[in-house]
Amino acid sequence: MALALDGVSVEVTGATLVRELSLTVESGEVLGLVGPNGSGKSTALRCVYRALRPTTGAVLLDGTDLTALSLRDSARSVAAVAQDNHTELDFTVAEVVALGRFPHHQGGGALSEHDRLLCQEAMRRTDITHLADRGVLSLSGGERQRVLIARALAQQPRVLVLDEPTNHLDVRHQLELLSFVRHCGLTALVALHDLNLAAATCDRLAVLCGGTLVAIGPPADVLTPELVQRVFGVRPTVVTHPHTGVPQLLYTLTGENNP
Ligand SMILES: Nc1ncnc2c1ncn2[C@@H]1O[C@H](COP(=O)(O)OP(=O)(O)OP(=O)(O)O)[C@@H](O)[C@H]1O
Repeated sequence: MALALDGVSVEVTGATLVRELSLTVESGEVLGLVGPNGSGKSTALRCVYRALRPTTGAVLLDGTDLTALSLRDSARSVAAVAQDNHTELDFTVAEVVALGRFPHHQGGGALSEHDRLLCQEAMRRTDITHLADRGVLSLSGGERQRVLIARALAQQPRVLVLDEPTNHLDVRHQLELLSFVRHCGLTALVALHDLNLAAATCDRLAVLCGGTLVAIGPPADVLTPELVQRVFGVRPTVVTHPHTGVPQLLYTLTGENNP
């Protein structure tokens, strides 16, 4: 097992945002975290990349509590792309990607040839090589998102934590990114809103509702009409993708407003 959340709860000013969340992500597995707005996905991920400390419980990497590691050591193992990373600093794309190498250098210093090759490979993987010398502030939302993902890959982590990584991406880049994540051998915990994309690209899905884990398992087992209706408040028809065999959902609204 690579990553485990063991009874993680997060309480803020009397409100419980995540409640006793326990799950494991096996080595090389992609676990999709899905759930309605405000269900606690980002809060759970923030505990994994140490932007937040669980009120109770722990995040374990191969059995070691992450909080026992220095921030630099955990950054060598866990790379994250948070939701809506904003920056005011107009670094070039190549400079932002190179920041991914920082946890591997004691006290900074120039990039080695090995570092440069890793950064180039990360930029190639995310289709941003042609943008290397552009300032990040001049990029489109999708291009900027791909730069942040390249930075995370350049970090050479064992675990990737991605919070809505397909935000701003066009459909080809959405599929390319998640299919790369699926096949790159890294352990990944990925929050996604698009259930069809999640079903197509994740090994298993974990469903959060009101901060509580309500289902976990292979997409076909988890995305039942009953669960989707109960958790997301829409009425789904589940169809099997004719080429890939994965379940895909067609939605209608429930309730009185539904024609
Ligand atoms: N610091 C905070 N203080 C109070 N409430 C907070 C705080 N941070 C988050 N919340 C609340 O916790 C709940 C869970 O938020 P979180 O961002 O984890 O949800 P999410 O599932 O990622 O949502 P979304 O799909 O909208 O991104 C939300 O209701 C949010 O308003």
